[in-house]
Amino acid sequence: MSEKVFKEVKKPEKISSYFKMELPVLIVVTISGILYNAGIGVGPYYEGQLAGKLYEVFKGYSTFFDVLKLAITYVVVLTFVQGMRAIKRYSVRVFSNDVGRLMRHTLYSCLIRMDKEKLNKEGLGALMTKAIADVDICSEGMRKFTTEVFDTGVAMIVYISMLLFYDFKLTLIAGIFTPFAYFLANRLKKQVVRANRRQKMSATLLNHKTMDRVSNAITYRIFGREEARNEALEEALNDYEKNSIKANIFEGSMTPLYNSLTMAGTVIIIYIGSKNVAGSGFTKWDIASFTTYLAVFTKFAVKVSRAAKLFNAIQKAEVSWGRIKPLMKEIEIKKSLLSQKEIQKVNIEFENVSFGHFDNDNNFKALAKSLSFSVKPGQIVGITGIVASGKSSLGKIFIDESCYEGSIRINGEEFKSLSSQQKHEYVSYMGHEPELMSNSIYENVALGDETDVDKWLDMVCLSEEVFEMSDKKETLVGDGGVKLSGGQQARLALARTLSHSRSVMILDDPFSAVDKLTEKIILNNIRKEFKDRIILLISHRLYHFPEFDHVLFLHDGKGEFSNHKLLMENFNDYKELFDKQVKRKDLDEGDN
Ligand SMILES: Nc1ncnc2c1ncn2[C@@H]1O[C@H](COP(=O)(O)OP(=O)(O)OP(=O)(O)O)[C@@H](O)[C@H]1O
Repeated sequence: MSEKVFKEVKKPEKISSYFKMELPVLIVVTISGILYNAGIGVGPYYEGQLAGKLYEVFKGYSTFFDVLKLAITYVVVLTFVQGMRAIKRYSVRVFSNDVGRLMRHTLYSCLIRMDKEKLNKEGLGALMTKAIADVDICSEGMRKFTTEVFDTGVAMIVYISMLLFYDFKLTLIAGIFTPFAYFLANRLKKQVVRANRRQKMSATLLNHKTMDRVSNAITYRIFGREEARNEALEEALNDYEKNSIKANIFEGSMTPLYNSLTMAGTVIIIYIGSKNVAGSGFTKWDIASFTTYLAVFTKFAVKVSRAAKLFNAIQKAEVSWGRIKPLMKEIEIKKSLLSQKEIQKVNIEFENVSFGHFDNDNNFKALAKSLSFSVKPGQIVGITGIVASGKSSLGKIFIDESCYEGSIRINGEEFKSLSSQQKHEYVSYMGHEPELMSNSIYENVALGDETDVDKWLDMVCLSEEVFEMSDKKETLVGDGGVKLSGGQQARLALARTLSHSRSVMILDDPFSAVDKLTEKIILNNIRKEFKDRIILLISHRLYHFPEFDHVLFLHDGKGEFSNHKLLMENFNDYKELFDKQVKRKDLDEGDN
């Protein structure tokens, strides 16, 4: 699997930054674009020459061999020009894909670092969906712009120059219809926008009614309201169909209108052009010139209608860019001050700690009291206990989701007094819920950072499964990871935590959806990789607790901090929990 490395965009709030980052590709676009468009006049020129040559063959001035020679030259030149076109098209596509990816990556990095409060208010899902759609429109607008600068802009210059060269006066007269076409299309545009707006509104209404019909189907059936709902749905569908047809007619009429108005110039060209050939027009033409002029004019008329499409795409892109620009600018990307290699070794000291939650009346309710112990770098603490004894709440102290009294110190500094950035520098946390984003496997692990995702997927035994997936690391996992199995979701979340590991790693039931053998392999991998870290491993499963440096057993509002051997000797509840699981394990192995 090749590693994808994202370049960081400097000044992501400027559209020019994305063009700058893609400079090498744009150079290829420019060279191939110029060569293709410079050669664009070749077609009509050779068509004219061929027509002229054929006329000469009939008159007996030229031979069939002369026509063949000309035709072969035409094919060779045309092949080269079309080759340039293919290179240009391919590199423009590469450019827009790269820009789309860069924008998405930057936006994603910004969004996931956004203020929690703001995110909750706006809703990450809605924000992402809107913003990602805008990114697509933007990169598509940039692609069209880059393509059309050459295909329409340069080509039109070439065509106009050729037309003026062949007959200056005729070009001015025949071209009079073009501004008129623009004027009329602009008037029509308002109708198109209005019709599109109406179509979108009825589409939204239809969506709401369909969703309502589907999600409340049972209620409507039970209470005999199905018929009324079906009628309402039918009405919305009819409305949507009517508006869609109108919008399509308006939108579809734009290009033919441009074309037919601009092409009206051909009537004048045929009239004055034949006079030119006869020697009584504005200038003297032969058959070749007449054919070339007519062909160039036809191509010019088609380009004119495409120019309108270009402006539409740019306008749309501008609106989308206006929406995502503040998101790109507003959020300063706070990178961790520490790299993986610089992680500090820390000690943790608990002194007379009670932890728990505040109830509705704002009274502190302790789940366990009087915890005093310390943990050194490189040690693993297995945390277990009876149901609802506070195992998860203990881990959540480190992400400020539960509270404590007493003192918890990391390298002598009181945890409460640390800033959220400092806390983040010290602690990484994996909770019960995988909390996967509706994005690729890669992004779910990297979270906008540069990291060797393969390494972490290997570590959690997920590489092979990802390799089997159709898009490998780019496979989209769906909302909350629905497209993955429970075990895959858990391992992906673990890979993410490990890839952003800190001095203290809190893993809350990371192996609950993983089989025992895989659990063993992953645990060994973690121990090998994170020799100097403190790992607080919260678990119901105690198979590996005998290997851990310490065990914290929570029960009856208390916590026993010891090791497996001593707890087995002194605490019956712990012994019972462990024995039950070991028996279960023996039974399972017997089954195998
Ligand atoms: N945010 C909260 N506010 C108030 N009470 C909470 C909160 N979170 C958890 N609790 C309560 O604290 C108690 C301990 O919950 P916690 O999830 O920490 O236990 P646990 O030992 O991890 O449970 P389990 O064995 O089910 O995994 C429960 O009674 C729970 O209802």
